[in-house]
Amino acid sequence: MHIVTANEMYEMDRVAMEKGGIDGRILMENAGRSITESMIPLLAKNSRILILVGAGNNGGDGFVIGRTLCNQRFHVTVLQLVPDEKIRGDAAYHKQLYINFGGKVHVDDQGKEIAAFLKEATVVIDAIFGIGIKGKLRPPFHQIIEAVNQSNTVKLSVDIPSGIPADEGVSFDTGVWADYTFVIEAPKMSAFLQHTAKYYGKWEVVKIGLPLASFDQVTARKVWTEEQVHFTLPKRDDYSHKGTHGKGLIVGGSREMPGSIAMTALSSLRSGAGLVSVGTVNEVIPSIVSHCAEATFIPLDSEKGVITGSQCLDYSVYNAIAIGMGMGRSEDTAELTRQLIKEANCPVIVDADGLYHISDDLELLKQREFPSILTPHPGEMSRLTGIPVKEIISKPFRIAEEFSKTYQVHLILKGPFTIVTDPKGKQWVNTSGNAGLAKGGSGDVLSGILLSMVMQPQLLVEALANGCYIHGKAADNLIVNKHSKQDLLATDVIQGLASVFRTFS
Ligand SMILES: NC(=O)C1=CN([C@@H]2O[C@H](COP(=O)(O)OP(=O)(O)OC[C@H]3O[C@@H](n4cnc5c(N)ncnc54)[C@H](OP(=O)(O)O)[C@@H]3O)[C@@H](O)[C@H]2O)[C@@H](O)CC1
Ligand SMILES: Nc1ncnc2c1ncn2[C@@H]1O[C@H](COP(=O)(O)OP(=O)(O)O)[C@@H](O)[C@H]1O
Ligand SMILES: [K+]
Repeated sequence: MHIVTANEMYEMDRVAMEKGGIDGRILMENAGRSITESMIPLLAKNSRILILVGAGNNGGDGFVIGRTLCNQRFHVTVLQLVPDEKIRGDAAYHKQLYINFGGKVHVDDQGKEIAAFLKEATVVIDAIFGIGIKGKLRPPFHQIIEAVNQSNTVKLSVDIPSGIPADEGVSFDTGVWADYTFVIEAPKMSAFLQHTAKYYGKWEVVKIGLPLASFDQVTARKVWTEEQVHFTLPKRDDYSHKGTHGKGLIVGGSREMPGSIAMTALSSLRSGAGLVSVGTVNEVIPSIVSHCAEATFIPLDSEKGVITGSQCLDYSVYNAIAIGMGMGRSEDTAELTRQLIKEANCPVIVDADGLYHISDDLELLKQREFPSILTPHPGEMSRLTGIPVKEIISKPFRIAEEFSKTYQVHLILKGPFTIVTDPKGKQWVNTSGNAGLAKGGSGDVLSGILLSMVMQPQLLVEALANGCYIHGKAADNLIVNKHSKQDLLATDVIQGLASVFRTFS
């Protein structure tokens, strides 16, 4: 499933019309029809349906929905929120069809009657604005949207909740808090931004007949779906031995944070790694062993409970390395981190304090011949880039793309919608996971899963996207069966991995 900006959607529209020869009025008909079909299970025969239409093609979709519902004897009222002369082109054509079929249009371009109409309605179909919204809402739309939000109705949005921009990095006034959104052809970026996603409610994609193959030329952004996990996650070979599944090294830990690296080691083993070695300070080894007896250990030089200096480690025997979890921020530790990144001839995952240590020396990533995988949350991404957290959250796709291309890394920008970006800028968004993961330790578990995944026979981006999916899905299963978002702990997520791997084996 592709993810689009407004311009990419308009480009798809252009391709369909100019190259595919399909008429815009047919696309609008298809949109309205498909949306109606998807909406009907949410409607009752006695629902009092109010369709709010604006000036653009989103409003045009509203007229098609109105005609289709009227034709099926639903009780429909269309309230047009702009003067007649504003309804043009394909929307005007479909308005006329709606009228020809016996539909009535009430015009209220001042927002004076909205309250009365809302009072009579049980369902609102929001076809006020689609992806064409620009700038601040002009009066009376702010007041109209607020009235819709305060009404005691079920709110069904067409394509996008009105008022919400399609793209990242765009400020907005207010938007319809939809219960459901019927997204045309491809979800827009704002469905994956934490400040706008909540306006969508539940959403689903409806197809209107755009040429599917053209999406790949128009956008390099996709959702990583369960179907893709089924398709790409390697099955364990019945005749394999431990070497087949990779030997991973985990470097990190300190006296103050022995738990993180224990979780990384255990989650890596629970995700299928053949062998896991942990390089850490001597004094924390017994506590890690008590959680993870299967790991082997490399005691590293340390001082006051933190890893020190550059030391001789033979990286050549490992298939992948993860560094940084619970490592602390001493300058001595930084030296080891940089040395490892320079010398390791295998994929290296850099997380947590490892990211801190390289934030002033990102150029060294460009010199690596083997893949570098960085796993920042927005705070760590802010330190890596110097961009404020608020801006990172507001336009994560663009910032992640620029960073990955500049430093030639695979970037996993974590959050409610984790984005995996490859060095060419291609992106995949993970949609599993829940707020139970918003707790210390979740990232350490993810690093372990990723370490294991990159050592299994699958493409690197697939390994990373699958790792993020599995991590989130374990948490999703756990809050259904055994835990809640409140009590879920990172260690529970490790236990929950079994339920996910069983589904895919
Ligand atoms: N292939 C597809 O994708 C298909 C897409 N389709 C549908 O088309 C939709 C996109 O249509 P669109 O381009 O006409 O934009 P849309 O949002 O309906 O209208 C914009 C209108 O809003 C107004 N306006 C803007 N900003 C404003 C503000 N701040 N405050 C107040 N008013 C403001 C602006 O008015 P103006 O500034 O021009 O006076 C303009 O008239 C898309 O989401 C989907 O539903 C389907 O029909 C079929 C195929
Ligand atoms: N609200 C949420 N919904 C879904 N996933 C979340 C949410 N909050 C956090 N996560 C996930 O949990 C992990 C947290 O990682 P991180 O912030 O590095 O944690 P820590 O450093 O404390 O271990 C990431 O994989 C992130 O995607
Ligand atoms: K809408």
